[in-house]
Amino acid sequence: MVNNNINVLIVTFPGQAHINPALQLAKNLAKRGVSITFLTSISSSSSSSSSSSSSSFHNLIEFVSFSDGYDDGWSVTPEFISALRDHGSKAVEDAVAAKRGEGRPFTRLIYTLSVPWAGGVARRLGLPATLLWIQPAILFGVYFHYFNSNFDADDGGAIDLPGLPVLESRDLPSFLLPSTPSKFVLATFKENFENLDRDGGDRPTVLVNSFDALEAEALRGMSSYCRLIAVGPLLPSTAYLDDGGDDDDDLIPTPVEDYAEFLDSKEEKSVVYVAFGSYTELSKPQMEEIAKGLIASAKPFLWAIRGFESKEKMDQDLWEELEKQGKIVGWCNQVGVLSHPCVGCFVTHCGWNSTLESIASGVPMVLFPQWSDQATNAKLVQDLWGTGVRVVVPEKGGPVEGGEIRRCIEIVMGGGERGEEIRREAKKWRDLGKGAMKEDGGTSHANLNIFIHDQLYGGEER
Ligand SMILES: O=c1ccn([C@@H]2O[C@H](COP(=O)(O)OP(=O)(O)O[C@H]3O[C@H](CO)[C@@H](O)[C@H](O)[C@H]3O)[C@@H](O)[C@H]2O)c(=O)[nH]1
Repeated sequence: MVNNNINVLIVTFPGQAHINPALQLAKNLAKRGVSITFLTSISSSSSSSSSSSSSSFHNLIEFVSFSDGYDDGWSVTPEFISALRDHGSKAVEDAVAAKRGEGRPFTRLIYTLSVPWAGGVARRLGLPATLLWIQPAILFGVYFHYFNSNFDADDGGAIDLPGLPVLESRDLPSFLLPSTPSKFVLATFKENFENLDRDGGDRPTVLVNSFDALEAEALRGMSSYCRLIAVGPLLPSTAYLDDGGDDDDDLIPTPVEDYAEFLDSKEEKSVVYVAFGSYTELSKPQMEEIAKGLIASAKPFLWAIRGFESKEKMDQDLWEELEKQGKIVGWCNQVGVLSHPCVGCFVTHCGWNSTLESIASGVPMVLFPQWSDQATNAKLVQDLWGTGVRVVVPEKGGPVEGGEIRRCIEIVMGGGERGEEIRREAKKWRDLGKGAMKEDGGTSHANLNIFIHDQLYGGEER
């Protein structure tokens, strides 16, 4: 039912990994009649298409952008984070004032985890705010315990936190390790926990891009402190759903290369898909080892390499050899690729979106974490959900060798007992992930309705 009195402001960090789940949440709210203003910086949309959609709910989403001073691109530096905060805070104030001026004030602000200042601005303006946590609920627990009990991530021992699997230091988010060069990012994470809005009650509410069956214990484990509401999988495309969903692509880069024919020509579950998300830049030696691993596996592959046109990323002979066996693209519709029947394995850096997309599509993974939450995600996929194999990093340092990458691909796609078990688990979690989004009895569908009822309509019947 459409109720024009309910306006929500969604504020997101301008990275694809943040826009994707936030936009899907916006759509899911709009489908339920909530009007959305979607605010992010210009740099996020410069590479995106501006599509028009015929979906009726789409008219309820208004896109607003501001300049953070990095309109042509950014990287995660203290200077960028600070500029985004300064310009973003002003943009939030302006957006709130504009809607108040129109007599249609926002009911609530929702923000993703790298823009906690948006929650602070909202509170100052008397607007309730909710964090959208776009990593697993388990990671919320890890950070919560780190900031509140200050467990020692430096001592190299195992960490056994209530309701969480035992984590070795190699499984912890990289920002907690003494060796991290990104301590300033940790300060942003901490601000999330300081800024949580209690809505006048004793527990803050946090939306999580996960689903109940996947993280039941972690979602419940925080309940004395915080109400975690799982509303995922929030994926940038609904191609993984049985009915194909209602895709459109605002703010999502459009693939320029055509790879559909390549995928269509391959046998079921025969293709290895390789991608490392929207930030990670691998070293040239590491790129070459992955190339060698793919060649040794002798399997067709699709590899998404940002900026691949420069061809400086690896030795040219190796590149030419690779191109005889598979296809290299700069960007693809990842959920569309993972939903294609020919894809049998995802070599991933374990960003949470990629991980959840793979889970929801039932594709087993070769886990190759790089930084942030990725090592923890890899641990969960291998040991808790059982849908992947983690590469072994050489003790002496240096790149993971091609032989190791081939070994992992062969386990995941091969005929052995472990591969069969992994594929069985992948199918199980796919069904549970899809099930969570079903209008008829899906837990995430129901959870979002509860959030709307409690937090947007103040518990009143519509
Ligand atoms: O060719 C490509 C490559 C990526 N994607 C999409 O880009 C997103 C990438 O997100 P993610 O897998 O989370 O990786 P990062 O971009 O690296 O995400 C950052 O943000 C995430 C959420 O906080 C963290 O989990 C990661 O560790 C962090 O690196 C996903 O939705 C992909 O579908 C495409 O559509 N096409």
